[in-house]
Amino acid sequence: MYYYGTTAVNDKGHLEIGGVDTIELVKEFGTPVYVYDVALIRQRARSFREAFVNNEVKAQVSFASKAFSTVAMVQLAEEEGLSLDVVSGGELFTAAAADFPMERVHFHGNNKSREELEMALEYKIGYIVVDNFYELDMLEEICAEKKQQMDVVLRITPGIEAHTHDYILTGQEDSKFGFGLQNGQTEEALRKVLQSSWLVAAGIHCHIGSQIFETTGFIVAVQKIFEKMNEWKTNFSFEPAILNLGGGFGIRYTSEDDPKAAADYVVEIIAEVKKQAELYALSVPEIGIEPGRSLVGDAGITLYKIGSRKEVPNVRKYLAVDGGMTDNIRPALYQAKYEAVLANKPLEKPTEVVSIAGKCCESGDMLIWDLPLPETDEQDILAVFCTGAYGYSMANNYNRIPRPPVVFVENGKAELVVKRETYEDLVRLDLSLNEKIKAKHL
Ligand SMILES: Cc1ncc(COP(=O)(O)O)c(C=O)c1O
Ligand SMILES: N[C@@H](CCCC[NH3+])C(=O)O
Repeated sequence: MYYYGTTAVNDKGHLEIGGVDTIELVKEFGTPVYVYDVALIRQRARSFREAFVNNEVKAQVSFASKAFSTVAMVQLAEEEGLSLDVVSGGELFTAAAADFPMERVHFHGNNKSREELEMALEYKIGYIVVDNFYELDMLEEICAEKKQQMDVVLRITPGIEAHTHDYILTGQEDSKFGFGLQNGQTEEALRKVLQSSWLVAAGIHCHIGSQIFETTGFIVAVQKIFEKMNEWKTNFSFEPAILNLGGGFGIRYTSEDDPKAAADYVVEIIAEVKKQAELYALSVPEIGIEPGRSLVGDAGITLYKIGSRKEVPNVRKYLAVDGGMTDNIRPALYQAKYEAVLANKPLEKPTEVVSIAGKCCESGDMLIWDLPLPETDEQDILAVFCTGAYGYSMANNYNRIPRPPVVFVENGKAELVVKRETYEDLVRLDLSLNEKIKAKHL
């Protein structure tokens, strides 16, 4: 078993996290339940921020809230001095609901609506990461209507496609996001912003992918951007004050993954930015990064109750849990792999290999293939590690399954931060509700 953050085995032989016995958590909050190791999130946030402080560069470390957007997490990000990346009106509203300082909010998205842009202006957020010409024109129009200026960062695609465990230089920019850096779109967008009375050209943004282990992709992106920055200085007398390099730093899901320490990626990126700035005699911009997964991914575990068992003789043993693709769609969507143990006996020797199935009416609803486990019975609780990023945030109600609650644990204390969804919550928006049910349950 790999010990993430504060996970440990206590004197009862149970898995504990944040100093709290996971079996006690199950008694109190039921299953499935997402549990977050707050100390580990804080540690990650601090190490990212320290990397910039130690290297004496101005920076903003933004939590990419898409990885886990809840009021409690946004408040934790604020406590740790992070900025916030949002990609929808819903995430922006969550930031507002958490009282997050709006000047540290950055708004992303490839199809922001007029209403969402108006909301961003109303909240006076830090900057909008403009993704395309449609948005640029609409934002210009709205700012003119409201007679309000807005800082704009242009999202560019540098011509690098990064993949899990790998990166490839494509040279072409086939992505739904951003302005092409190589095909003249970025210059055209930049010209528009520089001519605008309402939009203020604050910087450049690029995000090369997610769950990346190599720094090479980031380094090449920095080099390509600086090459262009040099041209922009000559052609437009423009030097971006902000260079946001997005997120994407990989984490360990299973023993197959071997990431660097989160902050080590940053140290290499900073070094390259400084090197390029010197090479072209440009100023070192404020560097932005937007870690999502690497801030919260390995801080989360999901606890499930073991249920039915099915054996296909000489083929496979299926063990079903009381959740699945509704609370963790990543295995079904990306063939993502996870490790897990029995929370009530994590150190017991495995005696069989089982495949963990979810409870949805879908053959693809599998959480883990071929997991070595000890003999299980009904009382057993399965703890799946590393579910902190894109688990809760991608949870859904397929088969009308309510979403699990979220519990934060720290220093021996557990706090329920998101309630379990109920059946009533699920039908509340249905307008043709049976009056009897309404009277009885809602
Ligand atoms: C623009 C942008 N920033 C940040 C992130 C966060 O990525 P990750 O969770 O891989 O750090 C993403 C998602 O990949 C993104 O699209
Ligand atoms: N949701 C994805 C990552 C998407 C990143 C967002 N740009 C995941 O679970 O890995």
